[in-house]
Amino acid sequence: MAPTKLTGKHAEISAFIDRFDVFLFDCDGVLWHGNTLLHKTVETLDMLRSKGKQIVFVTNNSTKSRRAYKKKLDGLGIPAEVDEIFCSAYSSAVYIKRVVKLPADKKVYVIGESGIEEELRNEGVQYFGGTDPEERIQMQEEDYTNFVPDPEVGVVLCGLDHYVSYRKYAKAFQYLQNPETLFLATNVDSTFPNKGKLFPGAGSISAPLTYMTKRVPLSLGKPSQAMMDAIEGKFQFNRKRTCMVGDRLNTDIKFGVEGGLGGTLAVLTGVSTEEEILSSDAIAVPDAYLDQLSDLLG
Ligand SMILES: O=C(O)[C@H](O)[C@H](O)COP(=O)(O)O
Repeated sequence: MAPTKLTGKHAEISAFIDRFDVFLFDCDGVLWHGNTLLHKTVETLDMLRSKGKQIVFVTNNSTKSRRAYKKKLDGLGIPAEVDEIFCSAYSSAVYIKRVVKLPADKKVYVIGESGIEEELRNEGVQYFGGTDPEERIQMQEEDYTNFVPDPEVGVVLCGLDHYVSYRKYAKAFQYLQNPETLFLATNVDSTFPNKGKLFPGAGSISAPLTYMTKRVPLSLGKPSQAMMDAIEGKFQFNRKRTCMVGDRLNTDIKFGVEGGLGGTLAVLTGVSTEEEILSSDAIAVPDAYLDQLSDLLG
């Protein structure tokens, strides 16, 4: 069925909101662009909370831990508890610790930033790479000569990394030659919306590894249902009374549709366009869409 555009009529918006008790909110492209809040984000979230709705922040952005997200949300005037935040760095760390059960003598090689490192530390998982400045230095002759694959590497985990380097790729490539080394990605978004433009996303960081190793990472961010199950495990919500709000069809909306949620709501302030949402071959179709989140204020 074609999605309905909610245009701000009070009765229509109220009826939509009343269908749900829980709203899962994507962040980049829905609530903010970088560090800039989108129009009336705080007022819209306050309105939902005043109606007794539960809000959970579900982001694929792995550069921050849940604690760092809380700080960001607080700084932007959005009160939130750490437990109300699900980021792909957290879901990856939990997966490695509790699903893979990575043995204590094995470690994770990280292509990514401090969010991943902090969540791995919280789960007691050993790691290296990540934000280590040595990882950004150009490869020298001796690095090629002396490279010895580390048998303790059990996982290569790749997320958004603004400092990705040839050295990191070279090391990950060598570790992934071992078929027993797991290849995981926090998420595989091809692009990242910021300031009304698109930039390379985490999936564009892991793509060269797929090209060079012919291996495809298991992604632990949206639309992976491992993330949905983890959120449900924590909040015990009724999926039919839950709505996923997001800007991207192939992550957020697909996540909600495949998770069997009662509803999905797309906004046009991020990656997917109205044309893509209405296209007959849309990868996932939301129930409704809005020009911007604050249209929920009616
Ligand atoms: O490439 C990425 O990591 C993502 O584009 C980005 O961080 C998405 O974050 P979200 O829209 O899920 O908040």
